[in-house]
Amino acid sequence: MTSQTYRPPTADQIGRAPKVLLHDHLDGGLRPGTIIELAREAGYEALPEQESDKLGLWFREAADSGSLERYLETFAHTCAVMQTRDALFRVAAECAEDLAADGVVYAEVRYAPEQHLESGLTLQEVVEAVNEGFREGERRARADGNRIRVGALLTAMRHAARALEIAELANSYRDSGVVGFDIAGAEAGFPPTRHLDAFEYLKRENNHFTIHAGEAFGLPSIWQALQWCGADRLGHGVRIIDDIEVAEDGSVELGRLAAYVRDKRVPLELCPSSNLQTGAAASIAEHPIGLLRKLHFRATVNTDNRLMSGTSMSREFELLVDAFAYTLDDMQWFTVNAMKSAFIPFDERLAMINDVIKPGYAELKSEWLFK
Ligand SMILES: O=c1[nH]cnc2c1ncn2[C@@H]1O[C@H](CO)[C@@H](O)[C@H]1O
Ligand SMILES: [Zn+2]
Repeated sequence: MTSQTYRPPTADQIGRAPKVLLHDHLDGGLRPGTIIELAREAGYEALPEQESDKLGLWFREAADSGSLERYLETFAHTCAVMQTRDALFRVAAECAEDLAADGVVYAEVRYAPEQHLESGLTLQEVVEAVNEGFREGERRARADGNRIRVGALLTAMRHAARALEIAELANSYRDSGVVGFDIAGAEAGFPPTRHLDAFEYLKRENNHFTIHAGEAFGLPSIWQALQWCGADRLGHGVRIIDDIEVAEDGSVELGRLAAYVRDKRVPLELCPSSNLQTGAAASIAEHPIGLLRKLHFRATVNTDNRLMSGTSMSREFELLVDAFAYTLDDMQWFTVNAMKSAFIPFDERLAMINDVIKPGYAELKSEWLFK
């Protein structure tokens, strides 16, 4: 055996490896047990199951329809129990704790404040409750020996008409826990240019945003998100594959848009398991992430909705390691890509890469020497 031998990272190493998460929905990551308790407290009676294992399974199955629209219907139950300050605080704290326990050192977690106003909270109260929850979760993680930093992204729903207001909200909290803005929801029929005023406002404010694009709808959505709206990153962006030709001899040709995305190092927030559920990819092995990584796109690995996909960052990496024989070096490459693409200041990103991520992987990569 030489040092060239392929040593797949073990599940234990994947778990301990420092990971960076840019695309995770707060309302798509609740613990099933928490949903049941919060529903009881709120008198919400429409939950499809009353036992946490069954409820977890229900979410995974209901989200597994092959359609983004049906996938999104499951969020009615999570949003229903996230309508008070205490509920938002709890969900945010548990989110930070769960991510930290999974080895995530930096996360940007998104949610749509406009979906949490049903019991009379103001938009500001929603943001403050979630921020306080994230701070609490960071503290609990630290007490457990895990380090994590969590920033919030405020999402506007693309079928609604509050994007400018939410963009202003994000801007007003930019120095207190909100690192950027996003739009989400059904993609077909709701092009990003509907919310151009919000994006233009954020650009004038020198603020950052990502746009869900190229998930359920293809290249025109990606093109609009980048060239009309000026997105810093693409939420999913997986359909950029439609602009890449692979010939029988293996040679690859990029169309103009794919070339632009790669040349400009546009970050792709890829979410493999989520894409299988919404029908954007047929299997992990066939997921475009394999080719995009080979072609050196700025690809990142993300969970999207841990509850609906029954996943975690470690699980996403385990699936990718199985499908593509990735090494710890590949994992580090995805992780550094994500950290480079985060919305926090450059000096902090650099310190995370040099002082947390690289030493973490160096430690893991040396373990085989001492076995
Ligand atoms: O993969 C996705 N594509 C588009 N929208 C999504 C996805 N996952 C979640 N949401 C939507 O974003 C809202 C705020 O977090 C969720 O309520 C859900 O409607
Ligand atoms: Zn998403």
